[in-house]
Amino acid sequence: MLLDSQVARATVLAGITLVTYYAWTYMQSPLRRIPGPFLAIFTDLWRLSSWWTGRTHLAQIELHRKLGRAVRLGPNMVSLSDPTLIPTVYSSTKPWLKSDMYSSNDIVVNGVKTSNIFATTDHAWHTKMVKPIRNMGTMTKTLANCEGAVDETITLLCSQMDTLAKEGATVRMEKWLLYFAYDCLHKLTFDFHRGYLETGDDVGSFIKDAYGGLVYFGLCVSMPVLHRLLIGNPLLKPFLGKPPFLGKPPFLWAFQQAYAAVAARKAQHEAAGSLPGSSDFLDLFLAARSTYPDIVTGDDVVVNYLFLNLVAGSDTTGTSLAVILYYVYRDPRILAKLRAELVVAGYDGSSILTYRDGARLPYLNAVVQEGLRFHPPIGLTLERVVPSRGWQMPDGGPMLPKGTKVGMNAWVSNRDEVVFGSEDVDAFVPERWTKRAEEKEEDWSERIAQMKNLMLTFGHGSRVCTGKSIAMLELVKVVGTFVGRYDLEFLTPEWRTENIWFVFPSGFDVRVTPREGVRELGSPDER
Ligand code: HEM
Repeated sequence: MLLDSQVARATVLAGITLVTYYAWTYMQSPLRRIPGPFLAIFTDLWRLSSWWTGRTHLAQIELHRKLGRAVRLGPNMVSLSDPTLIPTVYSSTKPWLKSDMYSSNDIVVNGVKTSNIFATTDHAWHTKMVKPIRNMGTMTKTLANCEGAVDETITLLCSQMDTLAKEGATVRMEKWLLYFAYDCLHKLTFDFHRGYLETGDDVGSFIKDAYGGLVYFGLCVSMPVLHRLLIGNPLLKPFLGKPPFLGKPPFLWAFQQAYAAVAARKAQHEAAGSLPGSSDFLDLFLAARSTYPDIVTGDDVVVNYLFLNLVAGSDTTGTSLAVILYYVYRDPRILAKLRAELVVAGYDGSSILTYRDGARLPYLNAVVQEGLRFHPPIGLTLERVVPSRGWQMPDGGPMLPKGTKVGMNAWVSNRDEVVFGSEDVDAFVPERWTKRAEEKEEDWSERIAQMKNLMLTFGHGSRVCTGKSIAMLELVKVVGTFVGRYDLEFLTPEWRTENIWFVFPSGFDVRVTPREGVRELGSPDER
């Protein structure tokens, strides 16, 4: 009896303490004037539960439309929707640091935490380490066979499409495009295809492992404390990577692949008495040991660069390819217009479209940009931390103190009507990127430059995507070539999407038919 009453008293006391704590936190918070879901005032549980549904991107669009340009998504986290604030929050010159949400992307190898260029919250370290790879686009100019590697991978994709067409098979397009993106980046990075396209399978289940890592990352992005309790927990360090306790640490597969590739390439150079050249990214990164000896101090740094090529560039590009092709083929008007442009340019689908030719076609580039705007691969907020000077929010909003997390979700900011035009922002409309009848050339250029600058799909500022030009090369070439070569018959009414960090589509099931008169790639008549 005595025990019962003591337990009851302790429970009531704990309840009162909790309520007082949360009420006090709420009253004191400078964020209290910012509207948001009730749960977000006190915890990250709203974000977690929203992530769990796989529809966070859509929920955030809805919230912003209902509540305004600033929405509180957590006790110390504000989501913004106004793209004109991108240059402030994601500044190049006065960068706001990445928040702790990224730390779950740090890898634990043999119990040791290893950060990387994408995840680090250390500005000085990032500035130094990114220097050798900052202009991967410019580096690709030294990669004499860069477009050649993409072409070889497109040839493999088309050869599989031709076979599947002859068999009349159901083609899961989103899977094949993912295989393309993984194989292509592998070829660019290591100078060989891993075999995804050749086997039509997830060789070594790396894509599955990558997915597992992304689920963990998305979970911890939504509630960063979870990482401190799980893989980031020092008490669990000795057990990490030792199944069955926690299984493989996320992204370990990429580190292992990168280490093995560096060792093999070095042995190859040693046996041949050669020096790293510029045949692929691995060689370029190894060569950077001489160009940047104070930065690329050892194999660990090379592995770090390779790691990012493996985890950052394939799911993203594969998803964008699927998005663009899906929406182009879903709309006969867009498909016909794009084909007409290709025909006028003299392209008939019997060869692989060169980047030089593709980059000059306004409608092809419009469909690519629209795909990137309409369905960005990353579907969660890119968080930054308000710097020590604090930040006065615009439109009479509160002054946010140092340490507040602020960010934007590209799904939200890419749908801003003021920046992205009066055409329906919730629809796939490539025409928003083309010249309007009454528009002057210079006004069009300015409008496009503004939209590109304020589109968050590749990030912005000092942490912008370093692989953007490679991705654009792949997107323009594959979309142009595919549309020139194939007809698709849809076998499902609509596809589904699931947002775990990337917004992956599924159900892009089609039957593929080569268009009339189009020759097989590599046939003697090929242009
Ligand atoms: C459609 C394709 C792609 C999209 C949409 C995309 C998107 C992004 C975004 C949004 C960021 C910044 C994230 C943030 O601020 O937290 C980023 C960073 C990065 N991406 Fe990409 N990416 C793509 C392709 C690639 C490719 C092909 C590569 C490599 C070959 C790559 C390598 C990287 C790296 C290394 C970073 C970190 C940059 C830094 O922090 O300095 N990405 N990407």
